[in-house]
Amino acid sequence: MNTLELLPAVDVRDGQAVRLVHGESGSETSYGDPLEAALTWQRAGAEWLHLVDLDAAFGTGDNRAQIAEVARSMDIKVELSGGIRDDASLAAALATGCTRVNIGTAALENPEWVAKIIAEYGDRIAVGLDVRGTTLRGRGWTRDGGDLYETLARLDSEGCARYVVTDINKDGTLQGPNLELLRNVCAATDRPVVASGGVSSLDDLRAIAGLVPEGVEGAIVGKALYAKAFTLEEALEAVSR
Ligand SMILES: O=C(O)c1ccccc1NCC(=O)[C@H](O)[C@H](O)COP(=O)(O)O
Repeated sequence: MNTLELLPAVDVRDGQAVRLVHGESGSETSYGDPLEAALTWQRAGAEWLHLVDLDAAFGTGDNRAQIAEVARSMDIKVELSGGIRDDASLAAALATGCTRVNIGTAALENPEWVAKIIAEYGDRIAVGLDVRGTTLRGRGWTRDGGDLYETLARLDSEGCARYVVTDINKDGTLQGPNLELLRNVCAATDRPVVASGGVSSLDDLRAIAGLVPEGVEGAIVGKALYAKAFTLEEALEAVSR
């Protein structure tokens, strides 16, 4: 059986590593220098970093230079997210040398462009499916963006390589992942799924790891690591069995 990949998160707002609750602007707790946070996860044995420009996602500016510096400083794989919505922001993201980018709002608002970049960049493009119930949300999770399963079917037909699935109601809450949502998405697609939002304990990670045979490939972990609910070393050990 394949091991669940872990992606510690560094979400950047106004130059700081932060965590939000339900992805809501203004709910942030600050955790200092993003590069230091990223290096900490790398030193702890992470193979992936999930790096988010929250200002770009919310349309409150961007942290592009800092994000690029973090991505370029990593020896591990980087998934870059937040505000990648057009050729210029995609080019800047890919130029950081990141392994892949996560497209959110554009997949809902600009489907033709997303179909084009999926065809052009294949595995370097993941699509973030950020949901409340089965309704997708775009623009930093502030606008409704259609039905989850209709969008998934469209993206599958366009060849999307992978999905990052977030239950917004769980994100940043330490309330545990939405396993039912993950199971349902895995049942609806044969593409790998990266779980995001709500992880609070090693048992949560073990539960997500139990979904690897159904199609879950990885789990993003944010708040639990910053709140020291467990260490990254413990998390890696927990999912390696
Ligand atoms: O990823 C985005 O583009 C994004 C946009 C707007 C708000 C939040 C966004 N991402 C948040 C994350 O990726 C979190 O770091 C991740 O879901 C971890 O959640 P948690 O473990 O619950 O802290």
